[in-house]
Amino acid sequence: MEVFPSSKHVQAIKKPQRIKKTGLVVVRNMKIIGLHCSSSELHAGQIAVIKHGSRLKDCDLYFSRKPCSTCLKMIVNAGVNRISYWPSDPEISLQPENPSQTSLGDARLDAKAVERLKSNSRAHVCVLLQPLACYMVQFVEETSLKCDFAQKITRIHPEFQRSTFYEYRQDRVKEYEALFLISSEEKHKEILRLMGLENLCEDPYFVCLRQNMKELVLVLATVAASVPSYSDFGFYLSETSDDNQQGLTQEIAQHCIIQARLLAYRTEDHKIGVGAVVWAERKCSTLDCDGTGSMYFLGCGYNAFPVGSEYADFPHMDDNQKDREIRKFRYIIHAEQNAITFR
Ligand SMILES: Nc1ccn([C@@H]2O[C@H](COP(=O)(O)OP(=O)(O)OP(=O)(O)O)[C@@H](O)[C@H]2O)c(=O)n1
Repeated sequence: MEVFPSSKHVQAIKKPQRIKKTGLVVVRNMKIIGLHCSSSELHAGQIAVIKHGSRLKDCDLYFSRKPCSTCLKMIVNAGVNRISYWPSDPEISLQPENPSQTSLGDARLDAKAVERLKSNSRAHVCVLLQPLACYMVQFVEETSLKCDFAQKITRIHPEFQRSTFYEYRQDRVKEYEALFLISSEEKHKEILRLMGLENLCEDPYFVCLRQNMKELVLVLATVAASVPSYSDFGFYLSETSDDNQQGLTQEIAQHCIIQARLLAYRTEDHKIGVGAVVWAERKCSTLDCDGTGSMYFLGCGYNAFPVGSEYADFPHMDDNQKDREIRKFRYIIHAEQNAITFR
């Protein structure tokens, strides 16, 4: 969500560099109930408090950066269960590049306050980083090359080959590494120490941490490369005659398809993974103050058997297989059906 395309209106507003754009996923009972991103006016945590209020109680929050003390105190106060964050430069940047002494000093004070809030609150505040399953990178690479969008481009433009895909991926890797990693290992260690993660600064933990972060960035870049901006390939856009409305841009459509493709990896269908994200467009003339502009999130899901079922409770046979009784279609729930019930 951190890379959700900003509207032109927001791009025009010059933001202070020390506050980094931050993405946030709100999860309740294992279901994604909110996808948010900070704006020039509000931080991601503040948007979640405004949007969900007391419904944040017992939710799990996943931040693309460690939240600042203002956001943390509010979300802790709302009674959240767990707050996970990506262990790179936090929301109030601690990067010592061209700092004005005061703002870096403030950022350090804020990091201290965050630590204090973290150790004195009921909510569990922890690092968001799952090492990837073995062969995940290769699996995502193969499935991305075979995805409908990339295949369609290849059919119509045979010059779009593996090598073109890898060029796109390399561009995305560079873009995401600049956002989600800290190039210098020393700077990264310094930031981890300031964030209270000194345990991770020693090897082999530090090397593993950076390796895991790089692999996750690679997976994200691979999925993004499967929906490239190539030739005239794009997505259907509804016309909007109202000048005050942002409308759905190609960038937003592309971003949402990447989200859907990521969700598809959670499928319970052995053969085909499908993801769906439902966003709606606000019809009022004033833009909302969150980072998703005129778009608001309704739900997301992936194809799966009814919630709570165990492996092998239901048949997995497809349409081509003979025995009608043991076909999956009576049991599996489509991605878009699940999206409206947030699964
Ligand atoms: N709009 C759709 C269509 C299909 N699916 C999912 O995609 C998978 C394949 O669907 P379908 O082609 O209808 O199933 P079969 O022909 O039975 O099987 P397969 O295509 O896997 O051979 C199923 O898990 C189904 O829930 C979905 O999530 N949303």
